[in-house]
Amino acid sequence: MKRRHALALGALRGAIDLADDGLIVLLAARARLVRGVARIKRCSGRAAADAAREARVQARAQALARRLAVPATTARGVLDLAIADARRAQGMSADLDQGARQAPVPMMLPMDLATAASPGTDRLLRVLPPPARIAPLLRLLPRSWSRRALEAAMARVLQVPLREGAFDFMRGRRLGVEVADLGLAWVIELHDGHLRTTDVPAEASVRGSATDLLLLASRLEDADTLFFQRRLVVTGDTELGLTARNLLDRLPWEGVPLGLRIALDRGARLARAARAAHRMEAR
Ligand SMILES: O=C(O)C(=O)C[C@]1(C(=O)O)C=C[C@@H](O)C=C1
Repeated sequence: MKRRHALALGALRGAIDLADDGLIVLLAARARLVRGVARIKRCSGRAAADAAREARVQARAQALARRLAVPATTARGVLDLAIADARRAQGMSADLDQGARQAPVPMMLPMDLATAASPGTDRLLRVLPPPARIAPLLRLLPRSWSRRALEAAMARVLQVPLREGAFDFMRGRRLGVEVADLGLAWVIELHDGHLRTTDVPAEASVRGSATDLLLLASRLEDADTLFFQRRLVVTGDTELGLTARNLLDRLPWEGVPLGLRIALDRGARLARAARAAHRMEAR
């Protein structure tokens, strides 16, 4: 085999290993969530089996599989195995057709998880993989996806300040943004009134963790506090870095569309609660 082919094969197989790790991590997370559901059902005197819920789980998986061109039988087979595990863990037969029909258990929404604070909730939050564990999976995605997602997010969130010229100081300058724990970094420049990513090296960079950047974007933490506690760090050209930092503090939050503000707020609260749960576990 040519050296070039051997290298490509090794790299692709390494990436497949990571995808397989992702599958197993997600199965472990699912099993832990099922243990939480089982406890709630036990405490509230509900039957363990829920055929209607199983049918909904399979229907959702089929819809997603269709969108992602995963064969329907593969998606069904994987979910059959996961549900069989969940049933066994709750003392039911793994045979999927033996569950008694009953009313479904109300689902816990992420926002409930983020605001509730019981020890049970903590356990549920800990099953959310920490950013450092998601980072290897993110690295598998084409870089153009994250660039496009960031450009679209900036255009939407910063629509008003961009229109009002708050970013004019960026004209001809390049600012880096690094999400340290996700291993993501972009360089941004102002182009025709829009913020765009570029491959040219940054003159100054703002670095923080995914959770802290989300807390900043959602206004649950202010830039001053984050910089003071060194949870956000500016490197490179001091003047550009400080201007960016001051701008972060003054951004007109009211200009962000309400729906997006709510989504950011919920996401940030969930990320903060999950981080706190992980830290408790690490102690
Ligand atoms: O949602 C529940 O109640 C579960 O116990 C989880 C689960 C599943 O694996 O999705 C497993 C068994 C039930 O019959 C329904 C669904």
